Amino acid sequence: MSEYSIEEITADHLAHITAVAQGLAGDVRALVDATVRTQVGDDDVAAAREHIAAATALLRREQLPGAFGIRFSATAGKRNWGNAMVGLRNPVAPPMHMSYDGEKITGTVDLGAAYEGPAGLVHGGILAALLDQALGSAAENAGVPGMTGTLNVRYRQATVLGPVTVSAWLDRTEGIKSFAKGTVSTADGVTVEADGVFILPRWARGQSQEDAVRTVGEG
Ligand SMILES: CCCCCCCC(=O)SCCNC(=O)CCNC(=O)[C@H](O)C(C)(C)COP(=O)(O)OP(=O)(O)OC[C@H]1O[C@@H](n2cnc3c(N)ncnc32)[C@H](O)[C@@H]1OP(=O)(O)O
Repeated sequence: MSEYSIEEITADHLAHITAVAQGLAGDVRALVDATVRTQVGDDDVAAAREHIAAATALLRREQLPGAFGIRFSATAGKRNWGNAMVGLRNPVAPPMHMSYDGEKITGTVDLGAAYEGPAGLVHGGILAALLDQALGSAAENAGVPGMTGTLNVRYRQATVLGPVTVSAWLDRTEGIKSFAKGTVSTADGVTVEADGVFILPRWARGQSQEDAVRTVGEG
């Protein structure tokens, strides 16, 4: 079962911690990009490593015992800040920015050098992960959340590193199963298509819809 918690925070405090988390994650993302692309010599690399080790030690002074989890509050809504695709305090997340128009979800993301697979192209696993997130969120947004049971991904053409758009929508439901579809597009058109089935797990089937969205839903 997923970890989630209810934590009441004020709007001012939310604005503050959002800015701090986004700032730190953005800095670390920049560090990752700089690491992939640096051409400096060994001495500069050694000096940079000392700074990085010092920053890591500073952040380690006070840590959560595990993952961030998913937190809810009446004022702040849902905070999935540790999420690997969209989490705003997770530098591993590209991050994908999601917007909702009825049941259609649009994710925008700029994939730089850290997301490379084939030379100059986006890694297929990253594209699958973005689609997993977007399709799962489409099911959740439609009120029928589920865990990914099966995700089919068809890579139609190469996806060049840079800005990409992910679209996702709920196709249909069959009992506890939600079927969602989606695409990845670039300036070249649609590069990837996906469909998936998201299943309300056995342990969540007695829950209210609100609780199911909290415990199963993620995005
Ligand atoms: C939601 C917001 C965004 C989320 C983005 C991120 C999404 C994720 O990454 S989720 C993490 C990855 N997925 C997982 O870890 C899921 C792991 N698997 C599981 O938890 C379970 O196997 C689960 C929930 C999929 C199904 O198990 P369970 O609840 O026991 O289902 P069960 O009662 O056996 O089967 C129910 C139905 O689903 C079908 N089914 C079961 N597993 C699958 C599957 N993997 N694929 C397709 N169909 C399946 C069964 O055939 C059955 O169908 P029918 O009712 O027609 O006979």
